[in-house]
Amino acid sequence: MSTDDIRRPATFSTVPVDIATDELSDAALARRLATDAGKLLLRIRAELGFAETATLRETGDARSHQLLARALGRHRPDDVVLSEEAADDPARLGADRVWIVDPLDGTREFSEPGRTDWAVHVALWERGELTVGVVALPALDLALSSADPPRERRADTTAPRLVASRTRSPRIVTEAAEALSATIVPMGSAGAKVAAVIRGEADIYLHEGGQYEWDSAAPVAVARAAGLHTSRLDGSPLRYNQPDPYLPDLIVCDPAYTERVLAVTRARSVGADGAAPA
Ligand SMILES: Nc1ncnc2c1ncn2[C@@H]1O[C@H](COP(=O)(O)O)[C@@H](OP(=O)(O)O)[C@H]1O
Ligand SMILES: [Mg+2]
Repeated sequence: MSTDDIRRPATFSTVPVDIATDELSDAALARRLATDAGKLLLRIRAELGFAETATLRETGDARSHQLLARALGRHRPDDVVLSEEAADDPARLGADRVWIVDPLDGTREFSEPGRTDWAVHVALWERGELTVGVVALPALDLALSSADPPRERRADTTAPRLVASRTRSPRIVTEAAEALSATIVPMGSAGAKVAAVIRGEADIYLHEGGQYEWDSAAPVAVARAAGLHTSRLDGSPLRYNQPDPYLPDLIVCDPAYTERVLAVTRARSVGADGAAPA
């Protein structure tokens, strides 16, 4: 059965676990699952509509998680899954392979008509490193993969475009925009924002004040493969499959901006809540 065969109006009860994916590489499997979860989310959006926001968000989060978790359980039964939508499995800390997934990143934007800034994230962490990442942007019919990253960035570095949360833009964003003479581009979803930098629609993504590993693992894997700079605001590496999956801040930028961005973000100490130093 194909994952495209799951058109079950209203109930969405069938989960596509019978796809012939056992022979696929990890990267191909990640792309397939992120794409299929995205198609499911598009159907849920179309069939439920936008009147009941909470129901739409909950259904999207839950059904996308169910699709990913069941498919990974079936096709990679020895691996552990860390998902925003499931209890943390302590087995991941002793595992060699952990899939880090955000079944619906940008849940808020998913529930607003016409918005395309929401994503499905599927990443694989192996023995200390992210080795695979796929960010699907279902409403744009796109899936960006670490196996085949786009490299469409622009060379002009005089007027950077700084993409940031449209609903929780942290203080560092206004500080950096001022220091770098950057234009702020508000957007939902960490995956959509990183995708905008990867695709050359923005130059810098900054965040602080709260995020979890699933918000950035797949986007960062693709960004690294595309040759972008990725780090914490203090310049230290972003590390995944940590005991506490809270990973509150990050920089993803074109390497042309790395020095200038780090000069701003390192200039002050940053609290986990994004507060400026006392
Ligand atoms: N201060 C914060 N604390 C926890 N999570 C945050 C956060 N700011 C952003 N995020 C998460 O990061 C993702 C992108 O957020 P934003 O669109 O505001 O940039 C969202 O993921 P989810 O949609 O998967 O929950 C959001 O919940
Ligand atoms: Mg998220």
